[in-house]
Amino acid sequence: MEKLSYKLLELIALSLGLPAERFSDYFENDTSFVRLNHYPPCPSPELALGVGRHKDSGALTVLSQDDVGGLEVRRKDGEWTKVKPIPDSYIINVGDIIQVWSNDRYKSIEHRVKVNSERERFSIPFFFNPAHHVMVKPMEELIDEQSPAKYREYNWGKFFKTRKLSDFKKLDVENIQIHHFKISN
Ligand SMILES: O=C(O)CCC(=O)C(=O)O
Ligand SMILES: [Fe+2]
Repeated sequence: MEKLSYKLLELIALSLGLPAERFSDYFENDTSFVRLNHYPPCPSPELALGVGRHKDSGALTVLSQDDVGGLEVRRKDGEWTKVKPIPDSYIINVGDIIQVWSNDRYKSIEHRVKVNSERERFSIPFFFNPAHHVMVKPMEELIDEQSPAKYREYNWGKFFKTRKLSDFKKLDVENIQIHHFKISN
């Protein structure tokens, strides 16, 4: 999954007109991790969500899932749409960091997981994240007078920690989001 993530990162860099290795240095001492998700069957799936709506905060997510399904992504028009499991394939999410690096040319998509009334579900996401100290900001090469930077820079480690605090402890604070760093021109 890590190898695949590096490859995808190279392709994303090339697609933005940047050198393939442009993002590589940010991943020295990376903070990537794997999560093992188990969603037990739920008798009232309409009353509970497996994972509430959110965007992945890192660079990329490589997700392996079984054939049960339940993952949904939010389309531009606001409708939730199911992501059908395809055997022997990964689902790739672009995370918030790629959105900022690309100055909004790539978008991090909102998603959630619905539970199933009969079957348990397993999923294994690999979160590909840069080093703790990395300051995230739009790539200088993508910025000029016509397309100015859309985000102020922020520290990845601090962002991630703040996200976790508001995510899991349900503190009475809004979840930190990249739009908090948006520059209004
Ligand atoms: O279980 C899934 O399909 C996705 C889980 C997820 O979105 C996450 O852990 O960030
Ligand atoms: Fe996610």
